[in-house]
Amino acid sequence: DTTGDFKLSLLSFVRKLSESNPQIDRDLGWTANSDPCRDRWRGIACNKNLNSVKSIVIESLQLDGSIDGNLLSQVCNSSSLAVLSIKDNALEGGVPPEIGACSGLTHVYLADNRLSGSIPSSLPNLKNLKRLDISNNKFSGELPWNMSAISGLMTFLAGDNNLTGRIPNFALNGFDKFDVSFNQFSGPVPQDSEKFPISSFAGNPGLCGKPLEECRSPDLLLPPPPLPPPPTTNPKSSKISTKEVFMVIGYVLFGIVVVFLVFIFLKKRKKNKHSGELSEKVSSEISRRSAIPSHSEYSISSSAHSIAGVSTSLVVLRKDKIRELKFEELLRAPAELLGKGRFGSLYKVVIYGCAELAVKRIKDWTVSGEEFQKKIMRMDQARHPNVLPVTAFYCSKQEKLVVYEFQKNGSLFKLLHDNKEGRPLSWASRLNVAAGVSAGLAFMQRSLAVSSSAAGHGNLKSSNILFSSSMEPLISEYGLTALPTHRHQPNSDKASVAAAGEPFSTSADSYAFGIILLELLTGRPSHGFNLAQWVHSVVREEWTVEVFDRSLLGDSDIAQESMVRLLQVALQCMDSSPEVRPSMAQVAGTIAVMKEEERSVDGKA
Ligand SMILES: Nc1ncnc2c1ncn2[C@@H]1O[C@H](COP(=O)(O)OP(=O)(O)OP(=O)(O)O)[C@@H](O)[C@H]1O
Repeated sequence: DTTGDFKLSLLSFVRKLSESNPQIDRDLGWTANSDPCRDRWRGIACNKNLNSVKSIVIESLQLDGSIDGNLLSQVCNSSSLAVLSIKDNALEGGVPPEIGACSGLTHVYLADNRLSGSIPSSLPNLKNLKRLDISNNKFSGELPWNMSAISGLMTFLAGDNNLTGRIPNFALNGFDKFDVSFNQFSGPVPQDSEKFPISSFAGNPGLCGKPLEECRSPDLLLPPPPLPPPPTTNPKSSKISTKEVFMVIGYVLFGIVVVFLVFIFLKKRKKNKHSGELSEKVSSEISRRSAIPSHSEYSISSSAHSIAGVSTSLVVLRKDKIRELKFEELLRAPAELLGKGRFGSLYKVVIYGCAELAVKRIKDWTVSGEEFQKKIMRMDQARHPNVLPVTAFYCSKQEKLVVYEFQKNGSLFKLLHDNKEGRPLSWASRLNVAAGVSAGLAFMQRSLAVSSSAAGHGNLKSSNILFSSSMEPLISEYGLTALPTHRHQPNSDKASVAAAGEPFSTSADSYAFGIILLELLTGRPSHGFNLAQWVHSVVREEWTVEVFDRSLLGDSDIAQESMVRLLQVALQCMDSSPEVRPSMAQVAGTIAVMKEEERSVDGKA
């Protein structure tokens, strides 16, 4: 039924999903006087007879409302809804228990939202469910234990949440996709888990069993060990019966056979180890200890990559920082989620109880493993004191991780815009940041231009400028997003994206650097506030001094002169024609001279 009440329920359902845009229904072309099926409402698919809605797919629309349980059950009751996809929005709140009434659902995609609370216990009522993706949300609590009773389930993706407790005993041999990584699950993984890569379970320090390490704690072993006969005070039972004697003999003989078989197996394996190829070594190594050997043993480009689709190495580029670190150790170390950006999630990971790392888990990168490795290696060859080097990286078909050293002093964004206790940055420090960042960018662009057409940073912004222990600026994540295959634009500020031009070009870096200069000069964030437009309008009115951060205005006349000069540089960097923008080499030269002049004036003073 696509008429009357159903239509109203559908319209109200989508309006509830979109809190800040009450006109979402109209934007989608959903109107009360048209028909969802015959008039082909955007995101709606119907059955052949065009009298019942089969699927609702409203993805990536920045919907920021919530899922209304009543409306959802009304929609389900008068349709044959099989597919519900509302992924990649900004939805909040929980999954309502009423979802259990939508018994026709086969595909449910809720990933990449801000949904929270626990998964309702009614979810296992969806007996027809085949694919469920709830990853990258804020779900917490335990999964309903009887989720494993959904017999046709083939995909369960729940990575990047805060789910706890044991993983239900899913029959994984029937699954083609399974991921519970980066939650707080504990206890043994379900049977047949080894068919999935370690990365499907990573980031859950309490999980054990293949493909992770064996479960050590006796209460985690499955099945439980047989109980000894209960102690009894009956004197008769202290006598051993003939039946019991036979049982003991049976156990002993069984034990001898097992030991003999293990001996034969080990001998055979030893022989293979000497004569086998690298691939055999790796696969036996994987199955033997489920551990991930280091780069020196097996590199990504070796056959290790093709075995069971798992790359077996964490490539450590800076051995002075984390010698001999294994991928498995990294996965098992305590991790704290620092942020979820457009290009992936960032975790702070503590290894060996002391070394702090920042691990970027790259989202949705379609680049091949080889290309990824080449790119990182190329970056690594161009080292500059103002560019944070990659400490290590890991790459498999399913997972791409880039590891940096964690910088305790935080980012430029934090220092400028979220600096609650500290003093505001002085003009000299701001000029030092401008000089360091421009020098680092100029160097990287020059070094990479030889081998790549995309030599720019690709995602330059104040949260990607970090401070070293000596408060020197460090450009982070250089080139991580700068690949021609990447689908997204690098900057989240749409106005800037449009203005900056070709995303991974060096002229886009010039534009982004201009924004950073404006942040340094005005003390205002660019996010959610069109900084460039505001500065332009103030400068046009010749109130130039008005744009500067008030905390800088007490500085000397010389400092104020150099602020005005830096403002001019910023505006040139942001010229609407990319070809007119100065190169980073020119900008770095100008700022270095300014810094030198200030230093000599300070020296004289
Ligand atoms: N190596 C590091 N050490 C310390 N803090 C870091 C490090 N790398 C990033 N951060 C900080 O962690 C937070 C989250 O980083 P993340 O990269 O997820 O955010 P983002 O820059 O907004 O996203 P994206 O780079 O994907 O656009 C940011 O505040 C960033 O400044």
